[in-house]
Amino acid sequence: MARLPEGTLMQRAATGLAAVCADLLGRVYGRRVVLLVGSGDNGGDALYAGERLARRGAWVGAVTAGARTHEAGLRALLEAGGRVVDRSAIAEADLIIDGLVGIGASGALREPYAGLAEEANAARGAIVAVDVPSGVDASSGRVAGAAVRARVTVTMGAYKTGLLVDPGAAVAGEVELVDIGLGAYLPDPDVAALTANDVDDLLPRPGKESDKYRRGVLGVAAGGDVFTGAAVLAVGGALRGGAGMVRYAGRRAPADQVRAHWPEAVVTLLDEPSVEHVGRVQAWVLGPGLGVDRWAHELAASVLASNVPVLIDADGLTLVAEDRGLLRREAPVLITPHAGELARLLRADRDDIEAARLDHVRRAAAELGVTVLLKGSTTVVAEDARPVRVNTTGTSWLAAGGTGDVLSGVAGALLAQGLSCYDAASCGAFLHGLAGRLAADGAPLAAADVAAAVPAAIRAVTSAGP
Ligand SMILES: NC(=O)C1=CN([C@@H]2O[C@H](COP(=O)(O)OP(=O)(O)OC[C@H]3O[C@@H](n4cnc5c(N)ncnc54)[C@H](O)[C@@H]3O)[C@@H](O)[C@H]2O)[C@@H](O)CC1
Ligand SMILES: Nc1ncnc2c1ncn2[C@@H]1O[C@H](COP(=O)(O)OP(=O)(O)O)[C@@H](O)[C@H]1O
Ligand SMILES: [K+]
Repeated sequence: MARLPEGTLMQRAATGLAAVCADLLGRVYGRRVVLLVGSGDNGGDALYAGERLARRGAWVGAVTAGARTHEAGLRALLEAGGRVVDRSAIAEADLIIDGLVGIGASGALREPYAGLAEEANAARGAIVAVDVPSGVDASSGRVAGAAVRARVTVTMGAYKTGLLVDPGAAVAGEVELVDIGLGAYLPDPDVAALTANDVDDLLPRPGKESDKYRRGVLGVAAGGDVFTGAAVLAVGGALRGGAGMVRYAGRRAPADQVRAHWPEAVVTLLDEPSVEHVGRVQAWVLGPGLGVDRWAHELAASVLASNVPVLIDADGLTLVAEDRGLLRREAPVLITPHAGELARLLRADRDDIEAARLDHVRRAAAELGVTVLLKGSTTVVAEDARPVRVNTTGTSWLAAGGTGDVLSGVAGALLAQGLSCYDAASCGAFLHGLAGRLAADGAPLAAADVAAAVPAAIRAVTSAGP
């Protein structure tokens, strides 16, 4: 790094930033660009990008927000024909470059930064954020107070976690990475995201020697007299997620429904809350729609007494929240809570979890000693000593009853096929999110549509190419 002349990184950042802005403007000459310039190097990036746009004939005005301003950057802008303007220019801009704060920010935006962010949000011009939208904590995605809502975020050197995790991700818009040559100097990340190619590489596929047993048999202990549909959806997700066979075990009402919907599933009607006589499985899904009565508790204990991996969801999570001793077992456990369920497990507040998903998913994995998939607008997967995996697929249309049951079936099927909890959870979330997008295609979906779209999602990752 010492070999680079001072300012090289900033020049590369500014070049990348100006290119994205020019693309967005279409024609640069004669367009009005307003820079929001804070007191640090984030403002410096904005000023040098402004210089480049001014040289191409744009009208560029800088609104300086801090007690000081990046001196060399400001000089360069002025020499290129730019000027310092007051904040009234924001409303008239075709494009606004947000260089208020970047990775050096701490806490909620102070004034006048917060007010400038609000004015930019209310203006008609598109906003391009430098490195991270000001107001978003780059390391976590937390937003405390005002934040810029960007059309595009141009981020320097590496994706910042806060651009992938809500609420930060929701205001980052499209994220463009500018390679400023940091590659070799970046530390090991504590957050990662799977690509379609990663999922393609991890997905088990049947070979010549495969048979239904060797591909992986998944047991599903789900559904009760009240929620029969949860069992149907979990089994549907499992069948589409590639299990060689699905064994369903449960009470009369859900068993009848599962049999009627999925002749492919092998159904065992349970007279007693025990899975001892269900036959061999390589993994279990426990909990969707199961109920929380004594019978359900005993069934959960029986499933968890097995020596195969268990995915616990929904009512299964309520049962283990009341009796955490159930989680003490040798074989792996994957839990798939939404924020409310995790709040019960951690005795924490649901809103706190929504606001700081990374902190809480890490805490849950460490405290409970299991793999945790936290569902919601950004799904995250944590396991002790591994980077948190942030899921990048999905759509808000997935916020619909029963889609979580499908996810447990899909991830359970991957567990049964031999993936670790960490990989089954993150590949399951990726495929489920992609299936959600394909099923919705801009309109409402039903949970069963998501299960039906899982094979198309698998085909899509297979054909994504390296
Ligand atoms: N570190 C690097 O290698 C590179 C950094 N670059 C840019 O430099 C940025 C980081 O620059 P800095 O470290 O100077 O920090 P920033 O420019 O992100 O912010 C620090 C400044 O903002 C003020 N500030 C902090 N929190 C605030 C708040 N809540 N409300 C109002 N003001 C607040 C501080 O007083 C300080 O002056 C990156 O985000 C990126 O844009 C790029 O130029 C490329 C290379
Ligand atoms: N706002 C959202 N944006 C994207 N995905 C969402 C959103 N809200 C929920 N989801 C996803 O939808 C599914 C809902 O699961 P869950 O909460 O268990 O519902 P249910 O119990 O009705 O199946 C999860 O996969 C979750 O990640
Ligand atoms: K910024």
